[in-house]
Amino acid sequence: MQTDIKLVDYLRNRHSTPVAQIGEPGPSYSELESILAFASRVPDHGKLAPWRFIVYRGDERARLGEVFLSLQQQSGELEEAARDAERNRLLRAPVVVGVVSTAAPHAKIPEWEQVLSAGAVCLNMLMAANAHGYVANWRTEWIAYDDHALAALGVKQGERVAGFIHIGSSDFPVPDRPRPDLDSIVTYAGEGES
Ligand SMILES: Cc1cc2nc3c(=O)[nH]c(=O)nc-3n(C[C@H](O)[C@H](O)[C@H](O)COP(=O)(O)O)c2cc1C
Repeated sequence: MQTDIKLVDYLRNRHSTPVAQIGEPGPSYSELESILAFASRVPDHGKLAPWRFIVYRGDERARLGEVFLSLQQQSGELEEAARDAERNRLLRAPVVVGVVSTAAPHAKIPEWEQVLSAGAVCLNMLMAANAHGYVANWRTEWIAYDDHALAALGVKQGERVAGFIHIGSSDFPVPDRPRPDLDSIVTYAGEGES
């Protein structure tokens, strides 16, 4: 992905790449460390850093796919395509980063604001991946909501998955999707020049 884009042009056109279009190569270890560092520079009321990252890479992605498959087959044998979908769930990108919200009750900082900060991390990670020349996609899927899958993924009780950020490479020309019309989402309160 091109990285010498003016910020204003990048933001005007920013978009994700469908997971099906993401392939090798993924970021190197040092690039990934940089992406994670950039991603963690988000607004965070109280400086609690109420999120953490779990990086899924290499064979661990295939091992987890077998876990997802066995969990899904507990309620009946799946068709071959569905079996493949479970096995490949984390294999669709070279690297998948779980953004885990560790939001918890706090004397001063509302839990809701801690959760919002985790969402900011996810978007920032998409952009940080782009800044390093990689494409990315933010997914959750059933594994973000199943207690057994979460345990296998290393998510502790009381934590929640804000997203699984899939990072890799692609030349696919992503067609833009409909974007909300500003008139339908903006209310101006009061008069003013801006
Ligand atoms: C919290 C969250 C979870 C998502 N989970 C999924 C998912 O499980 N499956 C899916 O097809 N898209 C999911 N999406 C949508 C994809 O990220 C989609 O690519 C994205 O909305 C594209 O928008 P963009 O091009 O503006 O980045 C999710 C989005 C968010 C914000």
